[in-house]
Amino acid sequence: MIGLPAAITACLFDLDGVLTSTASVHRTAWRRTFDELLARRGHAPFTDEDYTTYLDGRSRLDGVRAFLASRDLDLPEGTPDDPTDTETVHGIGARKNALVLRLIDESGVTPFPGSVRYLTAARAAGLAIGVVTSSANAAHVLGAAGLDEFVQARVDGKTITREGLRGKPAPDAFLACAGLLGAAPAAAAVFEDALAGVEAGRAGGFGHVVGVDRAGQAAALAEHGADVVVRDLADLLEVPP
Ligand SMILES: O=P(O)(O)OC[C@H]1O[C@@H](O)[C@H](O)[C@@H](O)[C@@H]1O
Repeated sequence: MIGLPAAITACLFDLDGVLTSTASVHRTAWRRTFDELLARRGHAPFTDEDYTTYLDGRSRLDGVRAFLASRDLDLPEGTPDDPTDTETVHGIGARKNALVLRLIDESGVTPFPGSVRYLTAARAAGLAIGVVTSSANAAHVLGAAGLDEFVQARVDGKTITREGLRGKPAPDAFLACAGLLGAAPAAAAVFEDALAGVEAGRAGGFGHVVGVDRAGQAAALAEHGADVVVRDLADLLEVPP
């Protein structure tokens, strides 16, 4: 009925790319931010593979650091107050975030219809529902998508910073959310579209890891830790019990 093993009592959903179509907003904002910097320094442009490998699923600053290191670019850390035109890790993060907020403001946030169907079915089946995301904009995105009513616990980029948790691919955020829902890892399912996210699901010993393939990377999701890969959450509703 819900396409999960019988032992599962809680569902832990990533947000961008799993519940809402905002992964493409993040990718666009990262591309624009880095392409300006790369052009100024004579480097080749940002690629989709850069997004998948260094940015997708990771917290904003972890992503900036990982991408800069991949291009041998050594920029100062800066501070959280750095303005958007500062060439520091924090300044780049601030610039990208201003762009994300503007893009969300202009286009709104669309939940995937299949994800809304799945959330409705999971709630009707009595499963606990949590959202686990590296994004510090999760409250804004969930509200704009109209998904608040489904979410019983949320661990997001702000929680991760405040509580000093390790970001994905470490399992800390998923473990914290399972704890908030009163579920042991073995009784919780992780739903992720990012390689760093399915890795976190595997590392945390969760009962089931669902890879959501929105970008033609089904094989990589399975290699990095997904027990099953679907193109849309509604596909799970067709799985025989
Ligand atoms: O900059 P934010 O909104 O805090 O988001 C951080 C990261 O959140 C993740 O959910 C996205 O996959 C990344 O692309 C994004 O960079």
